[in-house]
Amino acid sequence: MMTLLYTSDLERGRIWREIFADEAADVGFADPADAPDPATIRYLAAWNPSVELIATLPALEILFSIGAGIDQFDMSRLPPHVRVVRMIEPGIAQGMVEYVTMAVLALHRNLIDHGIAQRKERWVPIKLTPASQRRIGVMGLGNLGQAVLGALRPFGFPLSGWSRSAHAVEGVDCFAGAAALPTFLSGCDILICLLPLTDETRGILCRETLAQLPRGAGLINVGRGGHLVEQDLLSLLDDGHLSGAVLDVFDPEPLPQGHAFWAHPRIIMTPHVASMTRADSAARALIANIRRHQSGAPMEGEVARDRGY
Ligand SMILES: O=C(O)C(=O)CO
Repeated sequence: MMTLLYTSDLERGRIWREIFADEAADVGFADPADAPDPATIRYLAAWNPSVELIATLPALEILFSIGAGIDQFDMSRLPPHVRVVRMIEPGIAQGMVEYVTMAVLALHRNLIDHGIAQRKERWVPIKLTPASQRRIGVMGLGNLGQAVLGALRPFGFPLSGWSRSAHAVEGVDCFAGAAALPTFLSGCDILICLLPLTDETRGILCRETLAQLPRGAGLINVGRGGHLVEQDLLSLLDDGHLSGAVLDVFDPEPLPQGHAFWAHPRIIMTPHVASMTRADSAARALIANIRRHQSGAPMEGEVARDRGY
């Protein structure tokens, strides 16, 4: 018997257990309360497993992240032979598409300025900018970046994308690598960060990069709080270079009481809810990956551990 040990949210675990029983009965589904025999545990599905837990799993082959990100894992404490897989499932993409579309339209339709005027009881119509004149740029062209670009296309925004390695996305002006970053940034009226958090991308949203956006640009950060240098954003908002930001992720989370973001008139904040793993579709994505692994096929979302994504 091979076992998948699941160590996350109980409600999702209940749904996963049923789906595994119906659709993958050969893979034993266990949570810690089942006290499975460690020698049978080949798969671990977890958000942030402790080093102590990993040390008790001699047969562990694959660590499946419950979420899209894997930056919460301490790779240096994970045995080198253990493979790491991100969660790629349609529920996460759907949630991200909804959130980013909402945020883009909020910035595009001047919701921040209208909110400021509303709180002052001022009637201030703002002339509309056609979508064809609002350039949107996405940093990170993986599964989520591409889903977001696909959803924004029908509005008629000119779209561009930037990533570390070259990508081709239909209808999107794609840029790759550090040398192309300034050109990409100078053409983004709204910048969306959907990058993985790695040593290379930590702090990438800083004064140097954000100042290259056109004056009046807006920022949407749905990557990780660690991408953003908070003081740089605040000073660019306060000096008017940036007109607004929609932030879903912070470092640390929860954002501490009294932090300048909470009450900033040009920041719309949400508490890391842009997207969440959907239980049923994620269970099926995980089973599909286990099947790929069993047949020797490449798994969807496997991480190059040395690269960090
Ligand atoms: O899936 C992820 O990585 C998340 O951030 C969950 O909210």
